[in-house]
Amino acid sequence: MLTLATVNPGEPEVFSSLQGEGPSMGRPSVFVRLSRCNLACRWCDTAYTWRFTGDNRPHRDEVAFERGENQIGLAEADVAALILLHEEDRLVITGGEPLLQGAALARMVALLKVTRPALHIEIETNGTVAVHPDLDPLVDQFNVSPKLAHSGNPTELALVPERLEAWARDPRAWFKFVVANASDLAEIAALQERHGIADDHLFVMPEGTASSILRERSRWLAEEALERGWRFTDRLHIHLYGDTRGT
Ligand SMILES: Nc1nc2[nH]cc(C(=O)O)c2c(=O)[nH]1
Ligand code: SF4
Ligand SMILES: [Mg+2]
Repeated sequence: MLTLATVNPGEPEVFSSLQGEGPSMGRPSVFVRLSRCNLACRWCDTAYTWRFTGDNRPHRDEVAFERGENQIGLAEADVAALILLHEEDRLVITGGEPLLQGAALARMVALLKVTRPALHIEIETNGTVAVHPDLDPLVDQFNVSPKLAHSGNPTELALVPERLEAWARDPRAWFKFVVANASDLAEIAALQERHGIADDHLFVMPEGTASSILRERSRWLAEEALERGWRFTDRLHIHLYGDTRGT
């Protein structure tokens, strides 16, 4: 069983779109969004995957979501079948934090590979959860997005040193840091130094769910990236579709 997010009540969030962020930005992909997260970022743009009624952890929108309307449990074979209705040769598994469901994900991806052995598997993760051993060999790419102090999470939950070191050594992993303020940059530089993250595998991305905010932050963030030898990624899907589910 996998717990997915929904686009509308009862409708699992499986969709085709251009990958909007990171090293694969612009690539046509099929996406599946899993529900649940082990963190609680103040600016999370998918709070409907975790901030259910009764969860009072701080969020800038202060919204709470009905679990029954925003989650759906499906058998691995049913999720695989939904994904196979889409023709893209790349799958992006996102959330929430998808690695919380590693064992079930491994079974689902194994089913996909029977029909489409060449399907490229990309996972978006907050970088705190070890990859289930059955899932690990099936994954081509990890987009790892460690959460900085401005996310509001306790550091000991958000930054797990042995996990960060493992990602830094894994050539399949690309770091993608969400940046809201110039003060975030020193924190990123310290993490890069401590864990040995290669410049080529380090992306900075503006925080924002509106085109205007992304543009404003991109102006200074792109300059900083250039100066520091880091990579920059925009959030293409926000410019194209706004902050909407299933895009
Ligand atoms: N088009 C598109 N690209 C994305 N890349 C990462 C996403 C995410 O929500 O994790 C995402 C998303 O939601 N949509
Ligand atoms: S780790 Fe990602 S899904 Fe989880 S709360 Fe933070 S931004 Fe949202
Ligand atoms: Mg997103």
